[in-house]
Amino acid sequence: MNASNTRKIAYDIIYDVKYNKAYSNIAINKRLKKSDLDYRDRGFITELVYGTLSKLILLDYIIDVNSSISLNKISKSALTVIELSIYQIMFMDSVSEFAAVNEGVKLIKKVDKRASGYANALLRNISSNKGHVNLENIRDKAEKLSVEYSVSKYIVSRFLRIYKEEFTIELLKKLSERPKLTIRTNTLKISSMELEILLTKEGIEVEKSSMIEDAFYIKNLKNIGSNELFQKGYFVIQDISSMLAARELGAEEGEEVLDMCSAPGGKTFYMAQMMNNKGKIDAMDISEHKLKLLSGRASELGVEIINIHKKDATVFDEKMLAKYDKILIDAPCSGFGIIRRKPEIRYKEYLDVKDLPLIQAQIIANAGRYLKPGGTMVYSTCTLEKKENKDIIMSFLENNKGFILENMKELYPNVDETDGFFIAKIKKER
Ligand SMILES: C[S@@+](CC[C@H](N)C(=O)[O-])C[C@H]1O[C@@H](n2cnc3c(N)ncnc32)[C@H](O)[C@@H]1O
Repeated sequence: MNASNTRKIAYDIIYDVKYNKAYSNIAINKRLKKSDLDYRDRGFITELVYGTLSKLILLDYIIDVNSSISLNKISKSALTVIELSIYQIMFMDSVSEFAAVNEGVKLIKKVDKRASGYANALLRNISSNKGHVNLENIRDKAEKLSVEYSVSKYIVSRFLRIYKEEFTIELLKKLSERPKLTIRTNTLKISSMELEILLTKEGIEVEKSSMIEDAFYIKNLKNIGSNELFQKGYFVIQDISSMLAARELGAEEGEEVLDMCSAPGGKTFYMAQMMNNKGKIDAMDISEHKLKLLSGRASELGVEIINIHKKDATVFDEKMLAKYDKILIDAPCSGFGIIRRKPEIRYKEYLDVKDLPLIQAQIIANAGRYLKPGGTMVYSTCTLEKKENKDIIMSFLENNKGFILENMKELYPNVDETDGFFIAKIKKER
């Protein structure tokens, strides 16, 4: 496909995420599925979309200091093209500055002709100093880090309240890097040794994880969805932190397990695997669409012990009282620990996350009642927000007697080489 068309596809996706509240991963998959692009074009579009969306605050700061007109006077479409063009100038070695500017100007002519003269001058100006900016002029600590790492000032301020400045910077740095691709063998279908041999035969680099048996870090796997071993259900893609959360529950053969926020099913599948496909897992979620994904993948993986329930976990159900041996609450959360996977999370503000603790508290309170005496539950999130983690657990224990906190830990990308994650294990007394 020619260069202008790939950039137009990237533009459409970025525009949709920025202004129509599309999710980046879903928008990319949908768009790339429809077209007959080769793997190089797919790679280019994916990098351009994720890269630009991950640097919006920095890119807008650069535009602001170089522009003759204020940012809010630039049309949404022109701004999006300028952002993706500066991203190429500054961060994509594979693209010449000449091509970044010229293709940018061509694209602006398509989406907002009137802005093309202005954009041309601005992009040439920025290209001549390679987008260099002096952030030292920003006096406020949180503001400076927010621009440097393109994370909302709200999130940076939350981190600075909890962690020291040095730790916050290490964390923000790591949250801006591309995560390693981690997979887990589906031992219901194949052994890890056999899978390693098959992957290696395909030229995929495989490195065993020291933290989880059956987990591998892999490199050189292009277009995962069309990989035959993946389609046959021999492995799943999952970060080590998620595996640790599912493993912490320790689900065993024959048990009755509840997964309260289960979709799209990564942890449900791991639990079914640990249970050797024997016992029962009630997989609940509020999202019908995500439960469909769970159901489809469960059959590919050969998982047979899941019953799916579209249900709101905040609403108490009498029929489930004291029914379960083990319960996983992988709660909906702000996602500050997985910023590097979903760039739109970088820009979350207080209003986007303020209601979450109440929802989380309602779900864990119900879980406590659904657990059998002597049963165990695990509460996990992919955020590093204390209000959604430790505070939820402490308040649950205060309001519910007869529960013991057995373990509580936070995982950090800059320390543990995983996503940012929180895991707490609670036992109900007999
Ligand atoms: C962190 S994700 C779960 C990921 C899943 N456990 C996995 O490993 O693949 C949180 C899930 O909570 C679901 N959710 C949000 N609010 C809910 C509610 N009130 N009741 C049940 N599920 C809810 C979302 O649809 C989302 O799928």
